[in-house]
Amino acid sequence: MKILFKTIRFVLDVLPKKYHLKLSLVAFLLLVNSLLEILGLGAIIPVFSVLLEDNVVEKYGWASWMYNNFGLTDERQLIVTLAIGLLVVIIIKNILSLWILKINSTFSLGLYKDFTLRLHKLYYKTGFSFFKTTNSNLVVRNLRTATNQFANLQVLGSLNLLNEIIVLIFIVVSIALYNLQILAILCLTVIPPFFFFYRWVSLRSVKLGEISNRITPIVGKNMFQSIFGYVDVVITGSEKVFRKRIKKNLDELVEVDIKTNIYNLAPTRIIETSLMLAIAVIVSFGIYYLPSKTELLKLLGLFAVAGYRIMPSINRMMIAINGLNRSRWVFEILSPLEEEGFEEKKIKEIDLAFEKQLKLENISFSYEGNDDPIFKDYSLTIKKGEVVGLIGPSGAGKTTLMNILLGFLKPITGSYFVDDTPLDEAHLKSFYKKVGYVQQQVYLIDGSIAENVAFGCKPKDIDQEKLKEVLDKASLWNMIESLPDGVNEMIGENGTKLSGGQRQRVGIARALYFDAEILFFDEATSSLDSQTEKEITEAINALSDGNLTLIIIAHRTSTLKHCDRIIEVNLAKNATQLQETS
Ligand SMILES: Nc1ncnc2c1ncn2[C@@H]1O[C@H](COP(=O)(O)OP(=O)(O)OP(=O)(O)O)[C@@H](O)[C@H]1O
Repeated sequence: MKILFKTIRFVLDVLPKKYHLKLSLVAFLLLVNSLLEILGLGAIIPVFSVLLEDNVVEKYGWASWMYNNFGLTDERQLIVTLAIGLLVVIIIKNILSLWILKINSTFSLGLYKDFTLRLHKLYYKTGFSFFKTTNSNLVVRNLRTATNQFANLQVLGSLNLLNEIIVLIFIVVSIALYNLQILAILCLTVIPPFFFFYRWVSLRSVKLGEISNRITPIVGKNMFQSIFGYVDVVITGSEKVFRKRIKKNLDELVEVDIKTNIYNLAPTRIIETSLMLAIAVIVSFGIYYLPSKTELLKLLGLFAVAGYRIMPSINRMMIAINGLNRSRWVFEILSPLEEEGFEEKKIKEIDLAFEKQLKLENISFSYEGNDDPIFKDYSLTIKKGEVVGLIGPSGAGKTTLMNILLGFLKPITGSYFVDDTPLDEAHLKSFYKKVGYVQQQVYLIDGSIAENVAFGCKPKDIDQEKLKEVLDKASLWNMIESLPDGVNEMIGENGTKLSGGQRQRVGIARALYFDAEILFFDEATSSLDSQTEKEITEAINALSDGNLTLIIIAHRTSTLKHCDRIIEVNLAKNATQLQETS
């Protein structure tokens, strides 16, 4: 019960208000469904009464009512009419059950979809640092498994459990009204194994859920590493090492899954066994202590019917409890959605002008968990149209500085101005419209050249004229003309069909396609040979028309020869001393 209340409280806390009404409707329909099931079973009784008993017309009012209203003349007609009636009841019940199942599935899968999108939005809101520090397999597990288990095991699970409790009360009251003796035997039969099951399985299910969800992303991580690192794996001869790691994780996962399967099946078997045990006990005692075999058979028959009704209900309760316990780990993953309120609190976007400069004023910055500041009281101004190079030893903080200028990292103290406006959340969208970023490893999607340049645009919305223009500026057009599908040529996962230089050029073309006014290059040419580096540098240089601001990180001075200014970032000089050369 504790876990049920805890789950209901959690579900109501994280569930947006718009879902509360739907939740009540689903709870109601679940109850209707269960009552229909009971009705379906109950509908069989009149048919059997007529088949097994004599003089039903005299005994039962409903039988004489049927004789009078349907113009029946003998018992055979009554049996056929009842059989047809039973069929109609079962058909209606099943159609209604399917409809209710559809509504419930639409609800739970809709919830899964909505929570995945909400969590995705929350992660994007948390920002750059979250994606830099969280393993992608963990993010995917949260977005897929946690939200799925929340919708199906927690929300539907707690509704199912509540529903079964109500149904059970209904059945118990009916049995109690009919025969208290049967109820007492049934309670003695069902309650002890139920509590045994609860104690035995419940704690283990929590643990199993935790283990399974700890291991799943690790399996994914090891698999992806061996896929993306294929070349290194082969060359370093570490294929077996990777497979061994995958095997170790899979062994653990398989063990957990075997136990989970057993725990899921255990309720049916336990209850079935205890019912059989009870029947054996009743027979053994009945033979000696009941007046006749008929009395014994009557008692057994009643017990079997009552058990038959109660068993599926208890079974579903146990499965629901199992699910609630196994998915307890999602509380932690989804609880940030409780506090968010970010959906209601829409940030009003404000346009940002960039006419004069980017300005860092006395900023300091250190990464979380690291007390040594990378920048301390650091100021920097970059004028519009300037071409600025950032140099410095590895680990000095060049990329960190670029990420601060890009607005991905927030200075701990000090301010960052675009013209005279402090860059804050409200301005970020407008700022990003002016920015292009070409990284050392340009991120390429498994699509066409056109889709990679016009990143995120639907193919039908791509401006073909502009596409040609930017590909030309990035010195890619000649190569593209020689391709069978031109701009629609597919480039493979991570651009495997392109050379390093071509990938960089796609990155440059992307930045230009989106009319970037400020272009950031982070070691965009460092992995290229000197000839390609020269060509890319020339392509970058050709862009600097006085309006475009370029900020370039490079190790080779040859890349920076066209810069108006070179800034040296050097941690060894205490982060504050930055040498500037013109
Ligand atoms: N997400 C992070 N969390 C913690 N520390 C980080 C993180 N990113 C970078 N660092 C640390 O910050 C310092 C500066 O890193 P940064 O990447 O800015 O250097 P860099 O000058 O660009 O180096 P390189 O030329 O090798 O690319 C390094 O010591 C690095 O280990």
